[in-house]
Amino acid sequence: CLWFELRPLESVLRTLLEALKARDTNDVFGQPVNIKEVPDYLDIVSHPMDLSTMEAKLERREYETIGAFEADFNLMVNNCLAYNRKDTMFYRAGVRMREQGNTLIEQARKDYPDLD
Ligand SMILES: CC(=O)c1c[nH]c2ccccc12
Repeated sequence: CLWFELRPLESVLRTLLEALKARDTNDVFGQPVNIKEVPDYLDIVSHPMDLSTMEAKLERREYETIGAFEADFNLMVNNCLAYNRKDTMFYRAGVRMREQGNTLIEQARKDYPDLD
């Protein structure tokens, strides 16, 4: 439709974001880590990131390329792998999200090279 043609990047990133949310089956990445519940989180993670924050940035058109969106995705995953111990569900969810997200983002790059 017209909307997609006028703002192809926004449309591709929205589709990507929905696919990432669908894979976050334990809802580990859906919202910012609650600092009240996790008081030492900011001792380890200097730039928190999560899927709801990425969605807000998308709506505000803060991503100019697929690469910029990917940078926040990588930040979100690397924060998770830095904070959580390897023997936790959260850490495993981070590894799985990294694998599945990279596949989705690389495919979007191939399908829409002019948006990167
Ligand atoms: C994404 C992530 O690291 C977390 C998501 N929910 C959490 C709850 C406690 C500690 C870490 C987390």
